[in-house]
Amino acid sequence: LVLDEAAAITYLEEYDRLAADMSYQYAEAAWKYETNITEETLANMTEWSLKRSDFNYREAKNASRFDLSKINNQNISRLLRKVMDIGTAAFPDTVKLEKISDLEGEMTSIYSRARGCLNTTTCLPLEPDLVDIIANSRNYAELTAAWKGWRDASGRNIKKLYPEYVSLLNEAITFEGKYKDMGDYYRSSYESPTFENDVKALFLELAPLYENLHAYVRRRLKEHYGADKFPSTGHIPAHILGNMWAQDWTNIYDLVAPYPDKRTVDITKALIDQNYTIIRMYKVAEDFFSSIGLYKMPHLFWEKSLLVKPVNREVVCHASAWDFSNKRDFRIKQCTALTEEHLLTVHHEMGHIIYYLAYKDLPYLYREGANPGFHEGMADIVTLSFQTPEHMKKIGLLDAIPGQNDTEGDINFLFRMALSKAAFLPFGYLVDQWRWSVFRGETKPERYNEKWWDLRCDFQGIYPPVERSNADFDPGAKYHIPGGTPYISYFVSFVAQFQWHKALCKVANIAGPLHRCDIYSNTIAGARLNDMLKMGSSRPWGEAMLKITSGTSGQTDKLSVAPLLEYFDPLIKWLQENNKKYNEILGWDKKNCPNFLSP
Ligand SMILES: CC(=O)N[C@@H](CC(=O)O)C(=O)NC[C@H](CC1(C(=O)N[C@@H](Cc2ccc(O)cc2)C(=O)O)CCCC1)C(=O)O
Ligand SMILES: [Zn+2]
Repeated sequence: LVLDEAAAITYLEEYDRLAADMSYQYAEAAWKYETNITEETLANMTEWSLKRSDFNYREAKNASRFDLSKINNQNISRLLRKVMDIGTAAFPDTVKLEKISDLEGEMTSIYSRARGCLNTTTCLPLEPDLVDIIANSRNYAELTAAWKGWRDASGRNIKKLYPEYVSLLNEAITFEGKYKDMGDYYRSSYESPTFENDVKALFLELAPLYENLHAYVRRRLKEHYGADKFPSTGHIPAHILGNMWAQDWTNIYDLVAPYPDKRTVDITKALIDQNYTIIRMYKVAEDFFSSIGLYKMPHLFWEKSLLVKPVNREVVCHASAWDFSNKRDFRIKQCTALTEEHLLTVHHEMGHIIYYLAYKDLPYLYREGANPGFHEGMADIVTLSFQTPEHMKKIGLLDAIPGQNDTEGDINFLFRMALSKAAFLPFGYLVDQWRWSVFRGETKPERYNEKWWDLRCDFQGIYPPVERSNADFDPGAKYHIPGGTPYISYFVSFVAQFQWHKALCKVANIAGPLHRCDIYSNTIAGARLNDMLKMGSSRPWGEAMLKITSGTSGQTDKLSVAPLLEYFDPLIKWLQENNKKYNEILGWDKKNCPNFLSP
């Protein structure tokens, strides 16, 4: 162990170039696979995944020559630690590493090519067909067929691969002795020993908001579908909430709006009426980011992105944003459709690209979110402005906005926001509760589905419309499980984005209630946001949180639900009053899940 700081700096400069190039090669291989699913493109991606692991393995060895106790420069030691933090790549058994990559590719391929059958003759892909049925059908039986059909075609066929995937990941990640299991490694990206308890506390603080929304929506859905469809336990059937996973309830707004006679905001209709093109959706999003002084899309973005579902080949339709680590090439892959939901997703994916652009000149190792939740928070933050009636009117997608003293219109707007931002919270929280319990070995393969429905019934207060058992594998019907991508980042994002929205509206001196604030064309807000984005992961994320919130009443280096609850406060009061008026009993039997047949 020799080699002082000067040698470390030289080494890191060389590493930076090689790592960025390796990352580019892997991204290209992954892109070729996701935009053209074949045996060959899967094999090529696996090959590059192995090359990348091998590169990481070798460089971690090289970096371990430096004695960190002799390196005083915080930045150099942080970079060296990141070179050595290589996760499963530290595992020398490349045959098993290849198996992990193959299993992940195989499960993603099954998921992306699955066709859910409604009956013996009609089988449909998830996007756009089954998603559209769950979003728009109001026929209980049709909804049940789409819900069950999707799970039979996806989760059921992925089930047989998942146990080996879990045990190989755990074997690889525990090899070096730094991590207890794969969940422990996932959580380490938050650099906090109390992270797991912190998010649990945040979730419990948000429960009253969710329970009031759940009680109100349950009552309104009973009116539509009949009380006989609702068990005495208080749960809501999982398939009538407008979303295949009941994680976003916006699509049933027309069924449950507080003041239905008010003009319901129908952006999808406006997009169609105004002959919007797919490209124009991306130009509108780009215009938002450049209006606050951030960035326009580089020309390669328009040249290389895949923005519509191809007709002649299988692709991974699940939307995603890509950083090719060469400071020039950034892409979105999305099977974009002309709907409001897709317009929001366009803003989300472009939000990721803006983060990539903000930190593109940092050392390669720092080109990530301050933590994964920050990357998701940045992806979502502009939608809090974009969806306001003021903004919708500004870009001509809405002709009338609720006046200041139009409380009914205001409640309708807040309610619609809660159908996505509040309804999501228990789901955003529970996906990794399930996955962490699997990685810990608390949940064995024979109880995978039981644990899933325990959590879904307990935290979301929903239940399966058709009988489930441990022969099913419903977690496998959610992209991120076969895809192996963490999910708690979305829960963190939903908390953080409201903290940032409050801070940015404050520094931008935008008056009025938080839920009507639109930072569009406000370069002061944009500059403050950019100051945080430019940090990448160069400093612990508490400093990034402080960077955005400093000088405002929400100043903190921690996650806090206060801004989210402040944003929804008028609605929470309205829901509590309405639920009391109808003597609604909040909540559900958390320990008894209807329709689950434990063996
Ligand atoms: C190369 C790569 O993988 N890149 C990363 C980005 C990065 O890490 O750099 C990436 O593109 N990930 C894809 C993922 C896609 C979507 C998603 O999966 N969303 C969640 C949860 C959710 C729900 C509501 C909401 O408002 C926001 C999120 C779901 O649909 O359940 C689907 C459409 C929206 C976002 C994404 O963009 O986060
Ligand atoms: Zn995202």
